[in-house]
Amino acid sequence: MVHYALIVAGGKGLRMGADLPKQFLPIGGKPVLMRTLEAFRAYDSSLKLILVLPSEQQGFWTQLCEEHHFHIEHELADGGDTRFHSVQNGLALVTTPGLVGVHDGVRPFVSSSVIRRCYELAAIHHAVIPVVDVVETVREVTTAGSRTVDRNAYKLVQTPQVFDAELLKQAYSQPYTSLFTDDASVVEAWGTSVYLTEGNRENIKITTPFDLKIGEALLECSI
Ligand SMILES: Nc1ccn([C@@H]2O[C@H](COP(=O)(O)OP(=O)(O)OP(=O)(O)O)[C@@H](O)[C@H]2O)c(=O)n1
Ligand SMILES: C[C@](O)(CO)[C@H](O)COP(=O)(O)O
Repeated sequence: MVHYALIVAGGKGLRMGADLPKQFLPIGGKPVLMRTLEAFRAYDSSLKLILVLPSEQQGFWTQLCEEHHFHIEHELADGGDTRFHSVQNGLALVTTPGLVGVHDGVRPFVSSSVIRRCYELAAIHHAVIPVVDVVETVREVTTAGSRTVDRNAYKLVQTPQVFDAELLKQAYSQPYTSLFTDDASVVEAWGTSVYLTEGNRENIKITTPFDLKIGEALLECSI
């Protein structure tokens, strides 16, 4: 069975507010996106890697790969207006039955064991996502003010989100709605429930300048 990893990096990175798109920003001297692709290659050398990047950034990416002597084989697809549309574009390159893991290009600290578990469980459950516990108190903002809610009723969602390829392609044939914030929400709207497994806490989404600092610190800890 073919295993694909669809790495989406078609976003604008508005919350990072940097001149360079955040997937190209360095952590420990190496662009975030290279670290993410390396994490998947380290998990499985036979994985088919598809990278979704805005078409206007693809030339710069090729240049960066040359500068960094980065030779991990991957196919390129064009980014779309939303994450949903970027995933749709990447799925067009999924041509055989198998499993597809969709991963944010800006989550470079996903562990090999989480990737492995998601693919292994997806072979059984068809739709698997990694989650972590909420470790702080959570309040709901209401019209009257706010109130504490039961944190144990919630999980924080990560990627890779791994699915049977045919199921994911069918789910992504639905019309887009703004409620589709990840792949699980798309698959659920198609009528299939998702299986939760434990993620890794370091698997942060590099979203703001603060996350880059955390990323640098995580690298220092792992050296
Ligand atoms: N049109 C889009 C929007 C997002 N993504 C990807 O989806 C992942 C999660 O998105 P997020 O980190 O929130 O990225 P941005 O949309 O780029 O961030 P912002 O909302 O700050 O602009 C990222 O790897 C991002 O590149 C994508 O491939 N195509
Ligand atoms: C897919 C995701 O990373 C799961 O946590 C997340 O939903 C993407 O975040 P965004 O800010 O909505 O793009």
